Parts: sequence; C-alpha cells; structure tokens
Amino acid sequence: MAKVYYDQDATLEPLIGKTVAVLGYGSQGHAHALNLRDSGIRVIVGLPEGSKSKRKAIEDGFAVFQPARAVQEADIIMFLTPDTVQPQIYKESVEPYLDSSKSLAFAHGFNIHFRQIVPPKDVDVFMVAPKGPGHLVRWMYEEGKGVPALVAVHQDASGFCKDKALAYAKAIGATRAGVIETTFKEETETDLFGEQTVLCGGVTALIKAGFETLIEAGYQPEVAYFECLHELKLIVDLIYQYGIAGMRYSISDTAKYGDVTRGERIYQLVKPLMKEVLEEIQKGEFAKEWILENQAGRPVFNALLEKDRKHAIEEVGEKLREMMPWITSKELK
Ligand SMILES: NC(=O)C1=CN([C@@H]2O[C@H](COP(=O)(O)OP(=O)(O)OC[C@H]3O[C@@H](n4cnc5c(N)ncnc54)[C@H](OP(=O)(O)O)[C@@H]3O)[C@@H](O)[C@H]2O)C=CC1
Ligand SMILES: CC(=O)[C@](C)(O)C(=O)O
Ligand SMILES: [Mg+2]
Ligand SMILES: [Mg+2]
Repeated sequence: MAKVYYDQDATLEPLIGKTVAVLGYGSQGHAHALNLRDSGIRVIVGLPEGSKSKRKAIEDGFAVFQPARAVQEADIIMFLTPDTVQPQIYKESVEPYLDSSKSLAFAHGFNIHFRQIVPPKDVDVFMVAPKGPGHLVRWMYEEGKGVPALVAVHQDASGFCKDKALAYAKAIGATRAGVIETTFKEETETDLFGEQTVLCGGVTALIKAGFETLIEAGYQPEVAYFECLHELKLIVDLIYQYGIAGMRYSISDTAKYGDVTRGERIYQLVKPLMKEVLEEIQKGEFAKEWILENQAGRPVFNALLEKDRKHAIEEVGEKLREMMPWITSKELK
C-alpha cells in the first residue's frame, strides 16, 4: 500500500522565510500562488513581457517579474507554464541563474522524465502534482478542503528535498486530502494515461459517441445532451462520494443490469486500446509526437480542437446550460 501523507505528517517549516517563484499564472499557477500566499509563504510570479495573465496576477496582489528576474529572487522555482514551453524557459531564464541554493519544482514530470530539462546535479528537483484541475485546487483550498497530490523527488542534493516537497504540498492544501509519494516516471506515465484514456480523452469520446448515436437515430439533441453529458456528472458525483457500488445502490435495477451486461461489452472493446495507449506513453512515442507537433506549429492539435468546438453537442449544451445558471456560477478565469 502506498504511504499517504496528511497535514499532521508535514510541516511548512522548510518554506518559511523562503521565496517561491511561480512561473506562469494559468490554471495551476494562480491556484498555487494564491494558496501558498494564504499559507503564509512569500510568492512572486514570473511572466514574460506582454503576458496575457500578467494583469490577473497583479490584480491578485502579486509582484510580477520577468521569469529570469523572478528566478534570481527565488529559492524555489515552480514551473507552472504549459509543459511545451518549459524547456525554452529553462534554457533562457532559469539555467543561467541556478546554483545549489535554489530548488526546481514541477507539477507534472513530463520534461524531467523525457529529459527535455536536465538540471545540474547540485540542485534539488521535486514535484508536487495535484490530481485535479487548477481551479479546483484553489476553490477547494478556499473551502478548507484540498485536492490530493503526488510528490516525487528527482534529485535530493540538500538531503531535505522531500521535506520541501511535503511543505509545498501542505501549503497548497493537498495534505488535507492526501499526498502520495511517487517517482517522476510513475507520475508522468500514469498522468498521461489517465487524461488520455479515462479523464479527458475517454470521457469525451464516450459522451460524443453516445450523443451522436442517439441523434443519428433521430432522437432530439436536447434529450441526448441530458442523457449523455449532463447526467454524467450526477452519476460521477455518486461514484466520487460512494464508489461504484454506492452509485449502483442509487440507480434502478434495470440500469444496474444494463450497466453490468452492456458495460462489459464496452469494457472488452476498450481495455486492449487502453493498453496500446499506455505502451505508446511508456515507449516515449506520445512524448515524441507531441514535441514534434509543437515544433510544427500544432496543425493537428488545432484542427482537432476546432472540429470538436463546432460539434453539435456544444451548441445544444450552451443553450441548455443558460437555463441552469447555477451550473456555471464560478467563472473559469
Ligand atoms: N491544468 C491543470 O489543471 C494541471 C496541470 N498540471 C501541470 O501544471 C503545469 C501548468 O499547466 P497549466 O496550469 O495547465 O498551464 P496553463 O496553460 O494554464 O498556463 C498558462 C500560463 O503560462 C504562461 N506562459 C505561457 N508561455 C509562457 C512563457 N513562455 N513564459 C512564461 N509564462 C508563460 C501563460 O501566460 P499567458 O497568459 O501570457 O499566456 C499563463 O500564465 C503543467 O506542467 C501541467 O502539466 C498538473 C496538474 C493539473
Ligand atoms: C487536470 C489534470 O490533472 C491533467 C488532466 O493531468 C492535466 O491538466 O494535465
Ligand atoms: Mg493529471
Ligand atoms: Mg496532465
């Protein structure tokens, strides 16, 4: 069984009196910066000139510097820009100013694991990877709760790297929910696998396939939307709170029978595909493809996103969500 760390297992002490430079102020960046500050840690934000999120960081009361300047001022440098730009930021704005008094931190292991960033041996390198979207990392913290996270140490130059990682995890609220120690390899491969096959790719594929099947068979789009998208959250909420068995307690026997018999057929079809996707990740094929796609200016990525943006489910969804304003009461800034 994995060792799980909670609030009482971690102390903020390694971060007291230190400065954390948060590079990037997007989904994770704003959440980490605000949570760290609310936990009493000194935070500065690093963003390039002309950054769109600079105004938001300033409005939130942070001192914002060019990344290179933020790195020079900081003891701990947390990379919270998109993974794809981190190697360039590292080369230009971090590496020249690194010394053994500074630590590098990541929220995802991609660039270290796939060796897009290779730090000098005398700096501490750790990861605190929340297992949830950045906005939830902030909202949960504000409610006195937390999003679970993984911590990992890639290089322990100081002998105290794990304590720093746990302190950071505590300061963003993760130890309230539970923090598991892992490796950069395990976090990177499982995170990519999860988002590709279950959380993002898998779920959106199921939703779209279900919605399309119903409308192609002549059913009303509104009915298909409620059935295949809206109700998904209600079912997932039950699974989240009570487990799969708990969810099944709440649904009808007819639904349960369909679930275990028809669900089994979907399962048989999907599991070999999931294995295939995992192998692509483990062999570095996905990473290579994604790095090349970025170098080419993201043609496939942009085209596929645009295709889905125009999907009929978005049009009907927008109208139906307008009638349920409580659903989107919080703005995704
Ligand atoms: N999204 C999530 O919830 C999760 C993300 N992670 C990991 O966290 C990290 C951050 O991801 P995420 O929060 O999604 O990132 P975002 O895409 O939300 O980050 C965007 C931020 O990075 C800034 N930025 C973009 N390019 C540069 C640059 N060249 N130099 C400095 N800043 C730049 C953007 O500025 P501007 O506004 O100017 O574009 C913006 O502030 C990644 O490693 C990711 O894998 C881990 C767990 C979950
Ligand atoms: C939100 C999260 O954990 C993801 C899906 O791994 C990510 O945004 O990279
Ligand atoms: Mg993830
Ligand atoms: Mg991820």
